[in-house]
Amino acid sequence: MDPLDELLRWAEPKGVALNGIRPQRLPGRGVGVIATKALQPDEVVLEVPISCLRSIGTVPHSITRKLPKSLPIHGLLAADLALDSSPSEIYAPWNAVCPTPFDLSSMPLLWPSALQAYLPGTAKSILSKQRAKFVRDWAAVSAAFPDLDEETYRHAWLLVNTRTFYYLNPKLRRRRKEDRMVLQPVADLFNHAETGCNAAFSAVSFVVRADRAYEQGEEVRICYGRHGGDFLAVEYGFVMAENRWDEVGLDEVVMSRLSEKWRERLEEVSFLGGYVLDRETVCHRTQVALRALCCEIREWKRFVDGEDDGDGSQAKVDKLLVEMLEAYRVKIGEVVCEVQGLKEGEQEQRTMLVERWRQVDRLVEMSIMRLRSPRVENEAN
Ligand SMILES: C[S@@+](CC[C@H](N)C(=O)[O-])C[C@H]1O[C@@H](n2cnc3c(N)ncnc32)[C@H](O)[C@@H]1O
Repeated sequence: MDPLDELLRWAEPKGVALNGIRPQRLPGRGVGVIATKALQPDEVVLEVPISCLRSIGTVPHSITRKLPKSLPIHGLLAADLALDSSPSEIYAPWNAVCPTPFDLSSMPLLWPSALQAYLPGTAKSILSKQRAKFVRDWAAVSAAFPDLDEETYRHAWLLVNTRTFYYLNPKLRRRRKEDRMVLQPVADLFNHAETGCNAAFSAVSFVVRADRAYEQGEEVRICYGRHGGDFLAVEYGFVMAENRWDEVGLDEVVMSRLSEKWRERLEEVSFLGGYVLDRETVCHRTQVALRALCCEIREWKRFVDGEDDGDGSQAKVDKLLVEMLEAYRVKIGEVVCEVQGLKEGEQEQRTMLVERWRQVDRLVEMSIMRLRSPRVENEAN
């Protein structure tokens, strides 16, 4: 029997109820969920009872008693999956449809370091935090279970990373925010979209409702959050062709232009780093840093203190930013060429990296066009 059918057969007596949807393998997206009939807006398409959740409460005592209480739920659930100490019939049909190590090879944590080095700056910093968390969890788990190998644990850890849902009940309220994570069967098969179905926990179950009408055969997705492309790439291992929440980190563009003195000043006023542009705006932090580069210090200070709205300096700030972004586009072009010439890693990993840089480039290009357009109007006047 198809493992997906077995999963549904296993889940049904547990109260998992599907209405007008079914999981299906989709090219380039692993397993996803498709509509098996026309769906109406707000129609309930999936219900998963709370009793099906895999949470801190379902990790066997034989595992929890050996691990430090400080170990986050992420590390604990990963230990549970990796050690697989539950009787095989409990979770076997669920485990059978989980991504294999090959499926997870798109996760940058698994890429060779030579390829990781080519990630955009924001993605690199997300990856470095993720790696630190993994190293911390693995240190605790390997000390308690010396026979467990790192690869198996890393695979389980990444499954947890890409498949958990935020869940809060009175018991979990006492725990840290990052510990309110649960795994749930079938619901973990929904892929991500920039807007998707409404998904929420009630007192008794997790309920997914259609956010709009769906035609039979259409993929039904949920939104994992308003995540930019670097976050999706590192935390979930994929890039999306269109993403209205995408943003580009500008730290590598701006920081290299700042003198030591200006870095200190910006640090003092808590404006050093974290520079971002999205589809519509260049963030205020960037506006502050750019004024450090092209305004008199008194003018900069007035802007920082909110005494000057910045209108008077906006034209020169925009001009400088356009020049910096154009230089960045040249660098992006070089990075893409270098990645295409690399031998390290898998072809799919290199393709994903190139695709991410092309998205960054498109966003930067859009910003240049937007920044230029008011000046063209002004010149015409
Ligand atoms: C919660 S799981 C969804 C089910 C998953 N596709 C599977 O095969 O089990 C999250 C993973 O699905 C994949 N995914 C989710 N949304 C995607 C999308 N829009 N495009 C490509 N892959 C996606 C990514 O590999 C992600 O880590």
